[in-house]
Amino acid sequence: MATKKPTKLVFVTGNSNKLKEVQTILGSTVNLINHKLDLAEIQGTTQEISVEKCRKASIALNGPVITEDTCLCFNALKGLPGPYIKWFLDKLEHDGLNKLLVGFEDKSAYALCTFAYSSGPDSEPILFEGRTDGKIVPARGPKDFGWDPIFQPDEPVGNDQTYAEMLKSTKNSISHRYKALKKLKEFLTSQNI
Ligand SMILES: O=c1[nH]c(=O)c2ncn([C@@H]3O[C@H](COP(=O)(O)OP(=O)(O)OP(=O)(O)O)[C@@H](O)[C@H]3O)c2[nH]1
Ligand SMILES: [Mg+2]
Repeated sequence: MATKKPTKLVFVTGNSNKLKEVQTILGSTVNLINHKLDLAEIQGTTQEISVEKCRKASIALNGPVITEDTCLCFNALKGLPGPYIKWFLDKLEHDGLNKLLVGFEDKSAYALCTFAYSSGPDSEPILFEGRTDGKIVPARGPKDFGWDPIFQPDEPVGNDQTYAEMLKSTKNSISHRYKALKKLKEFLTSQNI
């Protein structure tokens, strides 16, 4: 019996840490090809930003693509910084992000990952979301990926480590990105892509 060839997927992202995690989570079932493009992102809801990002990527490459958009949402701030976390992190750094919550008892937050798949420039992108709840804490652990040191997820049960302190394999088994990719994978399988 012939075995199915790995699905070829073009992932358009300028973020090498994202790429590494996606490669690890998807493993050998997918032949992931990175196209490094830092796409201009619109303002709006996560869904609007994700659809536009994917549409732009698909037009730029004139073919099927996936893109990903990540939010870090503070509940006390009604979901902000949300999709604007990149710019908040850049200017405020870990300490400043903690300070945003000084006046609030509620330090809860969630990481939200949205993958978008488009089969071509004329197709409407389809979204796949994954969410992991947790809280914002003073930075702990290696500082090699974004806000990982200040986000302590509620999973696995009883967890007391930040994303940065966890084994990569643990993060990749409970993360916002893992959950979104699980849905994307199910979709690709169901469509025979
Ligand atoms: O600690 C982290 N753990 C994560 O799991 C994670 N995923 C994303 N990020 C950061 O959050 C912002 C999202 O912005 P973003 O989705 O627009 O990404 P980006 O612009 O870097 O890449 P892309 O848009 O080209 O794909 C950027 O600052 C990313 O570095 C993370 N930080
Ligand atoms: Mg971006």
